[in-house]
Amino acid sequence: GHFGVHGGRFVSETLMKALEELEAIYQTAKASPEFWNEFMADLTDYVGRPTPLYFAKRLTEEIGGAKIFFKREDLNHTGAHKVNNTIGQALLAKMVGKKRIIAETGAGQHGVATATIAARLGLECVVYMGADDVERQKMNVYRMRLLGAKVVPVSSGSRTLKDAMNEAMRDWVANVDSTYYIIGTVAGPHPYPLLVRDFQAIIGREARIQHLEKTGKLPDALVACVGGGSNAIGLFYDFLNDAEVAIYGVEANGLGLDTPHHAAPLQAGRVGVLHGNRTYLMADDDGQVLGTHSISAGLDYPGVGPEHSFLKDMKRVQYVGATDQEALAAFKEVTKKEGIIPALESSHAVAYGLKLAATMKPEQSIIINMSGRGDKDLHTVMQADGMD
Ligand SMILES: Cc1ncc(COP(=O)(O)O)c(/C=N/[C@H](C(=O)O)[C@@H](O)C(C)C)c1O
Repeated sequence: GHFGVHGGRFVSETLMKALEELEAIYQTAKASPEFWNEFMADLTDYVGRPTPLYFAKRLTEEIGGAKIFFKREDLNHTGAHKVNNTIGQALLAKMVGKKRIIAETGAGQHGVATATIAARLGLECVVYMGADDVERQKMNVYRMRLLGAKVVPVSSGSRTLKDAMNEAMRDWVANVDSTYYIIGTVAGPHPYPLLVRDFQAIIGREARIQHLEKTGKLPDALVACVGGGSNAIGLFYDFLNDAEVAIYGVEANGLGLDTPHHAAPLQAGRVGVLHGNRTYLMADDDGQVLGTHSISAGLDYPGVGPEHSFLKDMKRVQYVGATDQEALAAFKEVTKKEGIIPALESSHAVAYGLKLAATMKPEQSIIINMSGRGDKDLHTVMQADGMD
C-alpha cells in the first residue's frame, strides 16, 4: 500500500485499467503548472478562497485556556470543504474527456459540491445516496436536484454512505469509458486517497501561513473531525513534519464507544479492506463490515482513509472521539457564543477542541477545522431537541 500496510488497490479487474489511467493523468496533472494555476483560479474566483482563520475571541476568553482559531471551510461556496476536492477532480475528468460524473454522498455536502461543479462545466451528474441519508439530508437532496443532478436513493444494506459508495463503484464498473467517479473523501483505491489529500491540502497550507502571520509562530495543536478523513488530512498535511504541533482527529463516538452505536474505526476498529483500500474499519471477527451510528451523516462511515490509519500506526496523530451529545452541545455553544452555526460533523471537532483548549495555557493556540456550515442539520437538531 501507499501508506505503510494501508492503501492499495483492491478492486475488480475491470476497474484496474480506469485506475491506471487515472493515476497516469494525475501524475501528469501534478507536474503541470497550468493544472495547478487553473485549480487555484477556480478556488479563488469560484470557491472564494482563502478561507479566514478566525480568532474565536469570546470562546477563548470564556474558556480561559489556549487561543482558539477556526479555519472557516464553512465559508466556501456550497458551505463545506468538499468543493476543494470536486474542483480538482472535475479538472482531471475534463483532461480525460469524460462528460458523465458520478459520486456518492452521505451528508450530501459532497453530492452538492459535485453537482455544483457539474452544473458549471455542463457535465451529466449522478449522485448515489443512502435512502436513510436522503431522508436525513432532505435540503441537500433538493439542492442537488436544483443543480441538475440525478440523485439515486440506495436502499440496499444499511441505506447510508457505505451502500451509496458500493452502488457508485458498480455504476463505474459498468460505465468506465464514459464516466469519471469523483470520490468524496480520502478513501477508495489508489490513487484516490492521494489525489483527494493533495486537493484538500490547500486548507493547511493557508492555515499555516495565516497562523504565522497572526501570531508569529506555529499553532500548538490542530483538531479536525474524521469521517472518511478528507478535511482532517487537508488541515494536517502541511504540519506533519512540525513535530511540535500536536494533531488530533475526532471520530464520531455516537452513543458511546462502550456501545456498538458509533463510527470510530481508528479507536475501536481493525485492519481490513473496504471500498478498494486496506485500512482500519468497523468489522466483526469474520471481517463483516459492521453498521455504524452517528448523529451526523458525514461521519457515519465504517471505514477511514488509509493515510489516517498510517498516521495512527506511526503515532503522529491522536485519534479521539466526541459523542452525539457532546457534538450537539458544541453545536449550540459555538452558535450562541460566536454566531457561527457549524455542521454537525464539524461540531465533533469543536467539542473536542474546546475541551483541549481548557487544558492549555493562554500563550498557546489551537486551530479547529470548521469543515462546514450547519444549515443542512437544523432539521436533525430540531428533532434531537424534540421540537420537530
Ligand atoms: C461538512 C462535513 N464535514 C466533514 C465531513 C466528513 O468527511 P471527511 O472530511 O472526508 O472526513 C463531511 C462529509 N460529508 C460527506 C458527504 O457530504 O457526502 C460524507 O458523507 C462522505 C463523502 C464521506 C461533511 O459534509
